[in-house]
Amino acid sequence: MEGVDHLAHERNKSEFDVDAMKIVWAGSPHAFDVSDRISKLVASDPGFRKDNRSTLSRKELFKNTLRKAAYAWKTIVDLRLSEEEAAKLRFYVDEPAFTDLHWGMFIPAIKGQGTEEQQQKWLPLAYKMQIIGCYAQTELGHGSNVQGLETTATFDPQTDEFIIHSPTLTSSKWWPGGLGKVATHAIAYARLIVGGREHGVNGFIVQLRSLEDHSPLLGITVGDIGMKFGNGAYNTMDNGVLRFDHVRIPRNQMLMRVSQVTCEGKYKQSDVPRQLVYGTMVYVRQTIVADASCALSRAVCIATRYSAVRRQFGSQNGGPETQVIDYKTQQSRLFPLLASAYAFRFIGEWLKWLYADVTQRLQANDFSTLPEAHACTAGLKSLTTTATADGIEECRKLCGGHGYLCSSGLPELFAVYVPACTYEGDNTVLLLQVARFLMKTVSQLGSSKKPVGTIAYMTRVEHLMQCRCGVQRGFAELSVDLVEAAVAHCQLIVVSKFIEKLQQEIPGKGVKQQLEVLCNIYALFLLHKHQGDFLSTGCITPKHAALANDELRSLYSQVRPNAIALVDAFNYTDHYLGSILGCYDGNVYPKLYEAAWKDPLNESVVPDGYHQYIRPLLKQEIRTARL
Ligand SMILES: CC(C)(COP(=O)(O)OP(=O)(O)OC[C@H]1O[C@@H](n2cnc3c(N)ncnc32)[C@H](O)[C@@H]1OP(=O)(O)O)[C@@H](O)C(=O)NCCC(=O)NCCSC(=O)/C=C/CC(=O)O
Ligand SMILES: Cc1cc2nc3c(=O)[nH]c(=O)nc-3n(C[C@H](O)[C@H](O)[C@H](O)COP(=O)(O)OP(=O)(O)OC[C@H]3O[C@@H](n4cnc5c(N)ncnc54)[C@H](O)[C@@H]3O)c2cc1C
Repeated sequence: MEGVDHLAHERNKSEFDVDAMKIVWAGSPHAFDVSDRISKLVASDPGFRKDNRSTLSRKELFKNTLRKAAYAWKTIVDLRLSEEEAAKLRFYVDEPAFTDLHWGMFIPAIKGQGTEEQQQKWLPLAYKMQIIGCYAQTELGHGSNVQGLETTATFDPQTDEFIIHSPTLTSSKWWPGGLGKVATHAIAYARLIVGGREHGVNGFIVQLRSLEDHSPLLGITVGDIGMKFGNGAYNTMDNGVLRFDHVRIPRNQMLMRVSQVTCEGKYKQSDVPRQLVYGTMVYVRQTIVADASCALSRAVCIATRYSAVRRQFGSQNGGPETQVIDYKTQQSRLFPLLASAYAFRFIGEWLKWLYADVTQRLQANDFSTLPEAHACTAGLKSLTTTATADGIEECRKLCGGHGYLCSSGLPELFAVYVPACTYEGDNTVLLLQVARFLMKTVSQLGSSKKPVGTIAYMTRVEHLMQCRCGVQRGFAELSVDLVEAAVAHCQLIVVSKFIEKLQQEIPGKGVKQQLEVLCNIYALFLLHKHQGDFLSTGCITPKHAALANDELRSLYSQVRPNAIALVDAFNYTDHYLGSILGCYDGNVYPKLYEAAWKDPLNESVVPDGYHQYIRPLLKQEIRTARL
């Protein structure tokens, strides 16, 4: 029945202050207030409905996304929302769109790689959305290998311009979000050529379309690259293809914080690391870690609530069947994911601090923590997105057959999320960057340069000193093992930062105790999963392994009565969850049944095609003809 909380009995079991946990999850009372207010604003506005997406064609879907993006912008302007509130509104609208790349990459690239003068010129236009930008780095032939990009930017001293050109088919820009049909400008990454000499890849602001009629400018060929994984999903985004045919731009449209070209055609490299050209990717990778905790917590919220609603087998004397959340196998699959959602939330908070710290240091030309920031953002982006993509799929399986319905919200969540394992850096390629950082640290052991921060522990692994000779076998040869070491390094960071979080003041009855249970589940689940490595390296004994497994089972029992309250603490509206299985009141079956009849296929009792194909079949007309 509507209005009845079918999960009330679960909520009454909670042993902690859920409202206090909501503040912990949000990060602060202020953050909770903004999040709660904006999520309810979006949920209550029919202009942001999303329950019809799976029935729209690609063109209808895309036009609807444009409508929503424009409506969101009007809402932001009309309500005079702050930057923080506007970002939250775009988050709860929950639809991949060109605005993601405009706000999430185009603007950060100008802020991170533009000079003061360039920022003063371009940021006001971008903030008012008088231009719409995209981040055009990847090409048909190169994505991971940025130094392999082929687009050229040749300086013409006669006209004080750069000539941007796509010399080969594989140099076509390919994938940039927002590029296909909407962006008026791009930050295009190209090989800088001055006086016949190459100076590596740099970013250039290039106008693509007329601000009058949106037609592509002279020398610009641009379009969408076509349908992607899943029906609705990421197809709300116009990932595009772009070719330049000797397009001329003013010299002052090369982003010149890292390198400069003078009007006389002199190339100058600032006294900052060349890798700052990659700074936007570092920024986005740290946001992706926070996004992972959001995506995983959505899936876990759905699977946990449904696991408490679903009953299967176990009826005694005609009594109710067993809630599937009470099966130990269901708990052993679900609760580590619940713990991971919280773990990724806190590592995301720490990474945001690390990024802010390195940004502040860079402003003072202190580059000392840049390598660690690169390794942490790359490694944690890889770790959390892999675990989240796998976790969303596991949550679908935890919901049995109904998890495969679009109305469960899980197929769409999976389809939209999985490219996170690839964009902003293929996850293996990024782990190899971490491995390179770890091996460089090993090579410096014993020198005066002591490892600090997230690699401080390596001073305690003296035996690595001897294995330096092993490196002679070559990084490539050892890369599989090194990637595993990189994952372990990142897991250690996640566990240690979760433990550090617990050492902070955490208000609310029972809140810290619940987080301690989740931290122990996260850590012991990893130890159980990788116990082969721990045993073979002598880090633990078989007895330790057995104790860990026993403790894990005990922890599952401790979290069980609090499971629903722990996912309520995410404070997601039914609108944002977009899932009948995960609805707050747990009134699943009537909603599933009602939703089925809304499918367009049920608009007619007799389906289109019956008279053309089925009736002849049934009437033996086709069978007789064949015989
Ligand atoms: C794989 C990369 C990093 C290789 O870059 P390369 O220039 O070839 O560097 P090396 O591997 O030779 O390393 C040299 C040196 O530089 C350090 N380093 C590398 N990257 C960074 C960095 N970002 N910050 C700081 N330092 C960095 C590295 O550690 C070495 O240091 P040493 O001390 O050991 O010498 C590069 O090609 C790369 O990043 N590839 C991935 C491309 C990528 O992520 N593309 C994303 C495109 S945008 C996108 O996908 C958008 C998606 C939409 C959305 O997000 O919604
Ligand atoms: C949905 C989506 C949105 C995107 N949006 C943008 C955007 O807005 N702007 C933009 O510029 N780009 C964008 N991209 C492109 C994205 O950044 C690249 O696809 C990504 O960086 C991976 O590069 P790649 O495609 O070249 O993969 P590849 O490097 O070709 O990967 C293929 C395989 O090769 C392996 N591999 C590659 N190099 C090595 C190595 N050295 N050692 C071992 N294995 C290796 C990889 O691990 C992988 O298994 C987007 C991509 C997607 C899917």
